[in-house]
Amino acid sequence: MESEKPPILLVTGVSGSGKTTIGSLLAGRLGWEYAEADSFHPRANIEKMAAGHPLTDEDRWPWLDAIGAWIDATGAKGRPGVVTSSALKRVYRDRLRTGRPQVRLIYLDADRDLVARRLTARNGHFFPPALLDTQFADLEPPAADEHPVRIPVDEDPLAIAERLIRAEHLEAVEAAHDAEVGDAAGSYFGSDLDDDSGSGSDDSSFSGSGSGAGSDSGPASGSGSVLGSGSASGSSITTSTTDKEPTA
Ligand SMILES: Nc1ncnc2c1ncn2[C@@H]1O[C@H](COP(=O)(O)OP(=O)(O)OP(=O)(O)O)[C@@H](O)[C@H]1O
Ligand SMILES: O=C(O)[C@H](O)[C@@H](O)[C@H](O)[C@H](O)CO
Repeated sequence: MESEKPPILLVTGVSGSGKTTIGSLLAGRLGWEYAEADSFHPRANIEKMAAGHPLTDEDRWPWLDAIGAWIDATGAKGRPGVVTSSALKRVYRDRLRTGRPQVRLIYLDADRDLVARRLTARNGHFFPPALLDTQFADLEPPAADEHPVRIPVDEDPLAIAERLIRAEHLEAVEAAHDAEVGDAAGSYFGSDLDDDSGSGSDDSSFSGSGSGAGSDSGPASGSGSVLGSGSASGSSITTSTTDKEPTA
């Protein structure tokens, strides 16, 4: 049997949802490999966005394939990793995930007005806040069968990262347990991570097995895992990449 590749967390969401902030916190804290979506864009894409034009599907395919190549290279090294990508549409996520069952989808669920404020306050980034509405126009929030971990972004980044890390640890503990007791059905990830309900329903997982292209889709809300507000764990994260939250 082919050995299972270490996990890759794919952190998605519209521009300004906090992918870089959360993704880098996660990777730093976990000690995993990290790559930032924008570093894979061809120069022409960056220039196009900086000039105020949204990308098209055609612009995005090579970028997505470069991210896919990073995922493959990281897996080939036997390393776990975190990579960001807006991955706004289902077909983009399928492109990244098909044949890569180790990829777990994190969806930063961002309110438009909150993100607009954050983008306006953000300095030194090529992406113009005026393009935000084009991001929401393209956005297809992950469907239930993509097994997203959906997390709202209205909390402090440290709390969000902590919540995700705690979920990751739960998964690792469960995987180790399953390996010990020989539970083949357990897959690498399968625990209920829904802090809100605490119900233990089994539709929630960090990624779940069988994710990928070709299945039915449906609305994301209420599906997959939702890491809502509640008790953040007590362990400390000392890194901070946070800007002050802009006020309305
Ligand atoms: N949870 C949060 N609370 C407050 N501010 C945040 C939070 N997450 C991100 N920010 C701030 O919002 C801005 C956008 O965040 P970030 O650059 O991480 O988003 P992004 O999704 O990576 O954007 P892009 O796709 O354009 O690169 C930054 O100034 C960041 O410091
Ligand atoms: O698919 C896209 O439209 C792009 O990837 C954008 O999301 C930007 O790269 C990013 O948000 C700016 O950093």
